[in-house]
Amino acid sequence: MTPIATSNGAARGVAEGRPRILIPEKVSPDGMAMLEPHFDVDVKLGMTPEELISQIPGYHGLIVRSETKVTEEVLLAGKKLRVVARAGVGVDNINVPAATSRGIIVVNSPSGNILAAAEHTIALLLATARHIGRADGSLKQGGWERSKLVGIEVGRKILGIVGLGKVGMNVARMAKGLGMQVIAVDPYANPDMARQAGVDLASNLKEILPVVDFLTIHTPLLATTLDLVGEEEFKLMKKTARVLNVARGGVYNEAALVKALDEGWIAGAGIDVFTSEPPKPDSAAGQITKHPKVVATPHLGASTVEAQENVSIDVCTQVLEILRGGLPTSAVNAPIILPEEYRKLQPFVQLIEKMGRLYTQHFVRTKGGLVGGRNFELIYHGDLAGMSNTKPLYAALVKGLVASFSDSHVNIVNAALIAKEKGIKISETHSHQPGEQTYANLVTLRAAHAEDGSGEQIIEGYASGKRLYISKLDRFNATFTPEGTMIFLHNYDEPGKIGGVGMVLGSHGINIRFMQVASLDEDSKQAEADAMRKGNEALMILGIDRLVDEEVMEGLRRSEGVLDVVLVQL
Ligand SMILES: NC(=O)c1ccc[n+]([C@@H]2O[C@H](COP(=O)([O-])OP(=O)(O)OC[C@H]3O[C@@H](n4cnc5c(N)ncnc54)[C@H](O)[C@@H]3O)[C@@H](O)[C@H]2O)c1
Ligand SMILES: O=C(O)[C@H](O)COP(=O)(O)O
Repeated sequence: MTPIATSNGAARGVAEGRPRILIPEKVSPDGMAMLEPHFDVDVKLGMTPEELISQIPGYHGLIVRSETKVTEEVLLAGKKLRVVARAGVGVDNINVPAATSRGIIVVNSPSGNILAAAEHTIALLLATARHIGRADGSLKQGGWERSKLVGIEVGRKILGIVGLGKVGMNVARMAKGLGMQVIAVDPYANPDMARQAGVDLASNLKEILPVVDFLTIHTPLLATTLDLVGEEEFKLMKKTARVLNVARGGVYNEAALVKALDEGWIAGAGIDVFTSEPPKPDSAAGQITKHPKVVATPHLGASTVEAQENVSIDVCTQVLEILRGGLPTSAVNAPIILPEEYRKLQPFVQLIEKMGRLYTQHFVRTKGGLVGGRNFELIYHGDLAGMSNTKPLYAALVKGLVASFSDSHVNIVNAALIAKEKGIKISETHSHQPGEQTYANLVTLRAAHAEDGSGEQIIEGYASGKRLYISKLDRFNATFTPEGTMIFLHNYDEPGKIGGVGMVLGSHGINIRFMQVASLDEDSKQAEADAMRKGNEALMILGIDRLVDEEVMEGLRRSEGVLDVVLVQL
């Protein structure tokens, strides 16, 4: 990857005249006032994509919100572009990989509009409870429909929150202030922070759907959160329940939401975001905006004077810093390490990021392990133990741990802040055991409950040149390269197991790239023998050529002697 931010950023600064900044959306003037003494700032609203492509070649910086699509075509045309700044949280409207490959740094404001989004969620919660949208509309049409608009109180009602992150946690606190009971689903949340906020953590979505009076989702839009709530989930809810979306269009399946409202599976919805914005009239999103049971707003979650001041000042400060050759505070695509460290540390940065991803996807699924509120220990062996600067390795672990459930963009500048935000505690140990029998440059990742250190989970790995290997996963000794799509099948070590698994996968046309059977480590074998348990456990590790659906996973889980099956993407 082309290093973006260099320590001698000035060399990549802007050679000719005053740099020029283009702002094609409404951004608060407070931040712009910081830029105008140093740069030529042009605000050009309402441009078409073609007009943006024709204008961008003359600019060094571009500041957008969520409406401007910063496509690869725009970035290719931006011959002088050094920075694209998102005055907000979500960067789904920016082709970040294309920016990275062209050495253009992307920054955002991860926290500037969080309170605004939380308050808008509460506004929609109350509006759906008291039919505010229909009441206002009918009055404006000359009506006086008091008997048809009897609402419900929210006090003592149950609010379900999916995603207890920055926005979700603020919504929880506000709802508690309204006298609501709050239950949340977030496998990565920090249990201590939830408990302190009076929020009960549930283990999965289907557990809370039948009991909540209101449901609100505050997750990023990821492959794992797209269509999180569909017809099956809506049918589980109370007919009096209301749903809210101030996160991203698509976390509720929009066609299913229209059907749930039409069929009376739920009573109402408060929706601020849509899969296409503005919604096309004949789309499901368009039907939602017109539905009588919906209170809809045009992506206003961050549209307050205060939030826009916050995000504008935040990103303009970073633009100023970058164009002066400095490093930003909230870079979306800055490298974990700077060029000079690249050669030596890069293999271990990649290895430890993979270990973090493997932990989150494997242990959270099999052991109900949490990320927030756990103590992680990174133990460096061999030559690594002598490294003084291990900040890139710390940042790589934070990035790997959060990558599966958040769109936070971790880099060496913000890693410690994001870890604190997620309640992730990481200690680093340099192991200088004399004569230690270990792979050169071995890394051990231990995770345990923060309170009592119980429930320890271990992953070990090492790098050989540019090749990365995992050498231990939980209680099993294994040597495999952590890459691509993988299945981990925990089973009793009996004859015919391999054939059975091959049959299930083969019958679904899934090609096995490699397979390995990992055995228990010596301590665990002894424990099995002491416990006189039948048959040793084993861990079958398969690399496959593509993602598999739930039907295949269930087929594997139903195989004789299988204890658990996990699908992982690394
Ligand atoms: N409508 C608006 O104007 C507006 C304003 C601000 C933020 N947002 C959006 O709100 C969303 C949340 O923002 P944030 O800053 O709170 O993000 P965040 O990263 O702080 O929190 C997201 C939370 O979701 C959790 N999560 C991820 N996948 C999950 C899953 N499958 N099940 C349960 N929990 C899961 C994560 O663990 C994390 O705690 C983002 O999409 C952001 O773009 C919208
Ligand atoms: O991701 C965000 O910050 C919000 O969706 C706000 O988007 P906006 O800047 O277009 O209001």
